[in-house]
Amino acid sequence: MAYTTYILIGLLPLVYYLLPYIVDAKKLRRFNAPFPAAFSDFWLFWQARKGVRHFAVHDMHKKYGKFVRIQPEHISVADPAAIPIVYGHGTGFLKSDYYDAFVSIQRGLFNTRDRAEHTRKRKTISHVFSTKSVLQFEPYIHHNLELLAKQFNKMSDSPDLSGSYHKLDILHWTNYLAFDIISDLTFGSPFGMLESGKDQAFVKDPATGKVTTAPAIQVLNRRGEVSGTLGCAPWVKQFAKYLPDKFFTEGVKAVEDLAGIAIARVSDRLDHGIGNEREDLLKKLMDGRDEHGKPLGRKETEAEALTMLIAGSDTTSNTLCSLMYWVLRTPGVLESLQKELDEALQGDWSVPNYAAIKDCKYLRAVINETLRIHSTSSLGLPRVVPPKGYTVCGEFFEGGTVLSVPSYTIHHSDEIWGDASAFRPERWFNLTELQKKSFIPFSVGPRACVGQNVAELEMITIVATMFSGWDWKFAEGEKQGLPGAPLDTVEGFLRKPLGLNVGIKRRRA
Ligand code: HEM
Repeated sequence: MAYTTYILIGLLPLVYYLLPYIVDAKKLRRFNAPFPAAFSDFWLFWQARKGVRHFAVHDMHKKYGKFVRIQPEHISVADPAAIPIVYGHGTGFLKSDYYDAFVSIQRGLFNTRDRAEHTRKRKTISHVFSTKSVLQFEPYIHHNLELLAKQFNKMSDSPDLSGSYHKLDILHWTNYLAFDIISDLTFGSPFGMLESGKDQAFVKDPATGKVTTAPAIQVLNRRGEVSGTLGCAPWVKQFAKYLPDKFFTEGVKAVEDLAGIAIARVSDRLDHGIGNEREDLLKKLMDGRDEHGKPLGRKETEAEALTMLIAGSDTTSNTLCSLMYWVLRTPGVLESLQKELDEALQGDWSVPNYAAIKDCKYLRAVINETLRIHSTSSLGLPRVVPPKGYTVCGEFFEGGTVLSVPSYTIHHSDEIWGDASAFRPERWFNLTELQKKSFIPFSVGPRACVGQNVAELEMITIVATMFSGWDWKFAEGEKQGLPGAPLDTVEGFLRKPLGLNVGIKRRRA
């Protein structure tokens, strides 16, 4: 080959990345970008691969202000005024191709991008999460909390820290609890993690009937991390299993394993009738009908059951673990929480019913303040500007541009919250209108969290149980207990704590 041919081949990537930048069809060159985000998806892809996407985007907003170009066609807008436009009803913004990386089995409620298809699914499924339906789930949540209480008591009986506390990693236990609850609700029985004290889910191969085990929590973590990274460059997904990085090969395997868990568990119910008498989430999914009276098909039921397992497990457990961190590190919060719970429960030491604690205002304020300061959904959820284009915060964006509003940055803005880095539950008794509009842990609009009622029911009963029955402290020698030490986190699709060692002790003899 002549040298000129080599030179031309060598120039190809340059043309591929530079030409769109120079042509600037969507007129985005006016926005600042960290290098090389204006030319390539690599910058965001790399931040996601490192598990620090929301921090990196937050830093860029501190440097460049309200608008930051984080991908060639993607602008992050750190302004609460953008929330109702980018996510609200009636503006026509749809989910971007970021969500293609999350598809397995088939598209579910979470990763469906087509508006009509999403509306059909959401109509069929949303009845599952009405306030009335959700209250029917309480006995299943209660049952799992009783198992947790048993384990907490067992641990408390063998103290190994000063002051008669017992040391445990609370993240393990919030994970076991949240996974067992969602499995109980979705598949008719818990994974059994609370009983065994292990990240272990039994999985039956529907073809052979062979039972194996899988570490469901680990699998879900890997799946979130790899999908959240591949979503920044969805075309890489097809090559991901060949990449020389275990992160991708193990992540792709995790996607398959997780789908296998859902398929096998749905099969127990649909093919063998196990648990058919229960009023749980799967029963309600099976009973759901669209406007033509059509139920979900088999594959669709599997996909939606998988969606619930993914969306309804570590969202809750991550939030609960970070709640423990903030309660323990903020003087006075544990005492105020326990005082309110003691008054509501009047000396009843059993796992509380929702009815007994639903009016506990401080408890709700602690949960909301955690959802603000930790925001397990921290990244800006990407949406595509409709074809006619849209003006957002004074700037016009061409159709097809991707916009996102970074939740972490909005939840940590001093302009909005005054003292954003302080954990101050009291702020929830006196919120400004701007603060109310800027609180988006469940997102807003047509794609907001459909499971918010379940999440709130779970968190209220779990937090009330944990803090009414036991005393807590940071485990001695743990970094997190030191003044100003952060809770270490990693981000996949969600922002997840890496663990938290604490001490537990019964509050009654
Ligand atoms: C603390 C707990 C939770 C938080 C912070 C949370 C947050 C969110 C957020 C931010 C979204 C929007 C995602 C996006 O647009 O990409 C979402 C969607 C969703 N959530 Fe949750 N979630 C929680 C618990 C749950 C639970 C318990 C369930 C089910 C049992 C659930 C089911 C879903 C589903 C199915 C969607 C997709 C909805 C759609 O696109 O129509 N979530 N959640």
